[in-house]
Parts: sequence; C-alpha cells; structure tokens
Amino acid sequence: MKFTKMHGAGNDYVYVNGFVEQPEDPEGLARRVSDRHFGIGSDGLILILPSERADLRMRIFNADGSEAQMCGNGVRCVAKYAWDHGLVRRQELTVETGAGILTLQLFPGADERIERVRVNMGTPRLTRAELPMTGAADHRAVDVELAVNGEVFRATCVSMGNPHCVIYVDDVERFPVADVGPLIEHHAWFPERINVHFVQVLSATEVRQRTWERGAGETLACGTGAAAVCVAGVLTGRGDRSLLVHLPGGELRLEWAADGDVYMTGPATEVFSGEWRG
Ligand SMILES: N[C@H](CCC[C@H](N)C(=O)O)C(=O)O
Repeated sequence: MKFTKMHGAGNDYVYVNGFVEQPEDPEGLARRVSDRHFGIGSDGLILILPSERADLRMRIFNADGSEAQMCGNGVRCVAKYAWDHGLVRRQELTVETGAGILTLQLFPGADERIERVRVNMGTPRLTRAELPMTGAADHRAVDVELAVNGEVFRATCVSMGNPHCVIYVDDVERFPVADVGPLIEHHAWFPERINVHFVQVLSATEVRQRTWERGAGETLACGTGAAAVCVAGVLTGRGDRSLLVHLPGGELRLEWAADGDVYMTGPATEVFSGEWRG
C-alpha cells in the first residue's frame, strides 16, 4: 500500500490516497503504522476519500485505532496533498469530515506547492450534551472545578466536532502533561474520552499550548485543540478573538470570527512517501 507521511506543525500522520487504495481495517492499520518502532511512526492514519457532498472526504484514526470526527492539522495536509498531487486545482475547496463539511483556502508557495492553509473549522459546540460530558445537558462547562489526583484544576470544555478540555497553568513547559493528561482523557465526566490542552497565557493575543490527545498521547500540535483554546480564552476572559498559539511543533493562528466560526491558519508539510508492506 502506498502512503505519504505529512505533518502539520509536527502533528504527523500517515496519509493514504483512498482514490487508489482501499484499506480493509483502518482501525488496525492505524495502530500498526503508528508504531514508532515496528511501523512507520505517526500520531495516526488519515484517509483521503471521494465524497458526494464535497470535493474530498477525510477520515482520521488516532494511533490507538479510535476514529475521531476531525483533525485540524490533518485537514490542512489533506488539502496540500490534493493540490500537490492533482486531485484538485482550485485554491478553495471543501472537505467532508465528521465535524461537517469544511471550507479551506490554499496558499501555494514559490514552487506552486501548498505551504499554508486556512480552514473554517465551523462553530464551536459548548453545551455538555454536545461535548459530550456529564451534567446538565444544556449547560456549558466554563472554568468549572475538575479534581484530578487530589489537585483541583479549572476546566473549560469546547467541542469542535471532537471534544476538548482546556486547562490554564502557570508554567506549561514544566507541567506534568503525561501524568495529568491521561487522567483527564479517561475522566468519568467524558463518556467518549477527551483531548486535553494545558495553556499558559503570554498575553491576550498569545498563548503557549501543550496537548495530551485522546487516542494518541502527547502530540507536538493539535489544530482542533488550538481552536478550542481560542474559544476558551474568549469565554473565560483570558484572550482576544484573534490568537497566536505557540505549540512544541510550531505556530497556529486562530480567530473566532464575528460570524461565529473559528478560522485556523497553519502550515502543511510533506516529508516522504513510501510503500507499506505490513
Ligand atoms: N485526537 C483527536 C483527533 C486528532 C485531532 C488533532 N490532531 C488536530 O490537529 O485537531 C481526537 O480523538 O479527537
């Protein structure tokens, strides 16, 4: 099976062109290719597929094989792949995802290949029912107390089609992400688990973010997570509607626009392609 390895700000996936390849068991394949010793090594698997409702369809599987509704860094790379490999030749395209049909703008570089993509991530879902999380279905969870391991954190939960828990900390570089992240990912509040983001406010327009992803562990960036962080900043009064997010793998520009949608702009990089014999 041919594959292409790409990343968005260091959040790396194995991409398979579903117009050519039809993997039978994408969950199992995601687990095998993601292994960084016995496989290709990645945060998961992304299938680029035909769609009847949009230019393309994206399916994303985490490293543990679980399928997610959406991947912000991934959808930028899907757009780059489609342009660079001739599947589309328009600089604005639509991609069908589990979070709905999204519209993307592509920005070619000097070599005519796509370097940067702007994604309309849609409108954040804020009620507990939409997250999903336990508690009063029509209530929001903004700066609520979440006790983990005898420590109390203030959590703000936002869905971008997939679930996110945003927690503000004083020093994100030194925060024990690998200890606290899984405890919140699997917390009883979240029946479908959750992605967890630890955020240090640098100013009203800049934050530093580290992420423990549902089904993948700590990743170098999380696009839907950065969108949730932008929304959480506005909801809690810690940030403006336009935000620069510094992540270990790179930077993402987020804006929660007046039209209610969240826009993300960031890089998309192709690293190599190969033949999977697994
Ligand atoms: N782990 C996520 C999917 C990948 C999202 C992330 N890599 C992004 O860039 O948005 C979930 O289970 O919802």
